[in-house]
Amino acid sequence: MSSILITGATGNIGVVLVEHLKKDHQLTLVDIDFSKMPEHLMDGSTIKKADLIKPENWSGLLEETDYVIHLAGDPSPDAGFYDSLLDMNFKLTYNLFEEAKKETNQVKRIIFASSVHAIDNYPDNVQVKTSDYPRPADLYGVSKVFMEALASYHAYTNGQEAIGIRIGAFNGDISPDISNADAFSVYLSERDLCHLIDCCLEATLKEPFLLVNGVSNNRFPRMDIYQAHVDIGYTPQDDAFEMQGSGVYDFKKEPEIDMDFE
Ligand SMILES: NC(=O)C1=CN([C@@H]2O[C@H](COP(=O)(O)OP(=O)(O)OC[C@H]3O[C@@H](n4cnc5c(N)ncnc54)[C@H](O)[C@@H]3O)[C@@H](O)[C@H]2O)C=CC1
Ligand SMILES: O=C(O)[C@H]1OC(=O)[C@H](O)[C@@H](O)[C@@H]1O
Repeated sequence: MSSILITGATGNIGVVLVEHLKKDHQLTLVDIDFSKMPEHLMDGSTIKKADLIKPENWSGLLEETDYVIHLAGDPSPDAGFYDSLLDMNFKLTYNLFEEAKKETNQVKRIIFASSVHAIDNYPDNVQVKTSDYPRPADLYGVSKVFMEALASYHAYTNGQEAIGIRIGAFNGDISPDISNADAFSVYLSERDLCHLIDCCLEATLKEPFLLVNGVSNNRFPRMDIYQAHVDIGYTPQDDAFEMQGSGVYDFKKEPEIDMDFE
């Protein structure tokens, strides 16, 4: 049983991970707002209501934490810089890594939510690998690239292990949004998300910082998932297309597929 602290624990992704992890781990749930958090998801966990933008609220927070799953922030692709991102995505994440620096013998690994928005300025028919240069299409994506750079800096400077997950689109239910083709390519199902987090918690890393792509085994995966399979054993089960009854398709058998699906 590990001690896991989840920031943004009451959000869309947070509640799913709390449900998944609570039986096997000691959880500390941190969020600025617990008003909508179901009671049964809080039972047995340590609850900390805190505004994580304020550096003082981090003091001692990681003292007994083995793993951090960092989700708190602004998830809106159209978020503005001064009115939101600077505080919620830049400063808040900076605070996390500064506090972890005080606890490097304690915090084994930080797993944080990056996003497909870090690379969304690649043409739609290109499948992007984590080794490709970042190419954000909005300032939200820029904030995710900042998080990745910050994690890499702390990994190679202070020895703080971290994994960034470029999450596609997590909708929290089994029906991907079929209103546009993009949604099929970036879809991440609930069970694949939970499996991916398990992989991130259990993997032995060759390097102190790793970036992985977080999409399901979709017919046209916008981001490569083979590398995550090699690096941490990620083996997603779901395909947004199949889930819509579009037929069985295993992209791994036809890697040269024409991805011009717009
Ligand atoms: N949902 C998705 O499809 C995707 C999400 N992500 C990233 O995953 C993470 C979680 O996303 P969601 O769960 O969808 O977002 P969400 O908005 O549902 O959850 C974020 C949580 O952070 C909390 N929070 C905000 N400001 C805070 C503060 N100052 N102090 C403490 N807590 C604060 C909010 O109360 C909320 O519960 C975000 O970093 C987002 O950028 C990345 C790609 C796709
Ligand atoms: O691109 C997408 O669909 C998703 O990407 C994200 O990073 C956002 O946090 C989420 O709100 C979007 O739905």
